[in-house]
Amino acid sequence: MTQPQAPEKACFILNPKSGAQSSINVPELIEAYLDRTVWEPELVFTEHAGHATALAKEAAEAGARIVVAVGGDGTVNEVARGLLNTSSALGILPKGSGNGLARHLGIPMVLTQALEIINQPSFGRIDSCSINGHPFFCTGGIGFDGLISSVFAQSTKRGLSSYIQLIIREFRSFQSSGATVRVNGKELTSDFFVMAFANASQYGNNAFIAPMANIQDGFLDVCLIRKVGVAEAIQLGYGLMTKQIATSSLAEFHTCSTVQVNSEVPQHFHADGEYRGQATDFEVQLYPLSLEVLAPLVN
Ligand SMILES: Nc1ncnc2c1ncn2[C@@H]1O[C@H](COP(=O)(O)OP(=O)(O)OP(=O)(O)O)[C@@H](O)[C@H]1O
Repeated sequence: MTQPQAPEKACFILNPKSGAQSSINVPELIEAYLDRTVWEPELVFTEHAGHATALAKEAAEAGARIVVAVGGDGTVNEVARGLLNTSSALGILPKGSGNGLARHLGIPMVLTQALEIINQPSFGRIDSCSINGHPFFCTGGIGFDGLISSVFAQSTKRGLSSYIQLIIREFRSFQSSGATVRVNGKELTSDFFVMAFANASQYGNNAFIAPMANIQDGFLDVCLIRKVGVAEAIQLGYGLMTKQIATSSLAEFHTCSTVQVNSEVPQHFHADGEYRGQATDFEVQLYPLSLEVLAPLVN
């Protein structure tokens, strides 16, 4: 007779600040829906930005089989970077504003359904990336999306509508800057509005910057958008939300495992929507299958 397997350790790292205000009580949901025959849970709350990385490392060292980020892409980023080179897998309970990586991996946005995925775990490995040494798992970017991440970081408002309002406000004063992108032996010099690096296909909220991106293929999808006017920006926005950006004449795509950018002036940049500062020189790199995840769309 085969013995039932003992439950394995699952550490849930909860960011109380992520997402729009909601009345959902995640500890109660975990208590009610997590299968205790599969998982022995531990719940910890982050106390400040950056805390989730240390908590994830501690959980991995303590033998957690999975470390679940309960939050948005910022929290996922912090947890995932703590799990690189460990034997713990990343899980996600999407509770952020955008939830780009969770959406890409097919994790349901309804938390009870996301818990069902955790109850019947299926594991796989995904690529990870870095921009100037800052890890990212979903998208990184320089230019307008870098600026938006910087303004959003200072805003107390969360949710899609505040995000769109902010984009419209900032677009009016944004100046595209000259830069040279070195990719696959080519040098492309222009005034770029956005230089986006996609490991996953979307920024979050189903805004698809690289609809064809495959997170397990060992390649980054680079999307370059040159200086645009208002009408073109609206077209791009429509392309993002309808998965049609890849066929737009306004966007140029390259697949590669490394890319360099040299800008004439310092530019804002982000990793998974988290603002990482300004720089003139950038190195973006992909690390194949470097993170184990618990998700339906990987194997
Ligand atoms: N206890 C905390 N207090 C304040 N900020 C925190 C705390 N824990 C984490 N953070 C920060 O909260 C920020 C937002 O988190 P997160 O990205 O998960 O949510 P979001 O922005 O609503 O979602 P998304 O990135 O999917 O749009 C991150 O920058 C993270 O570092």
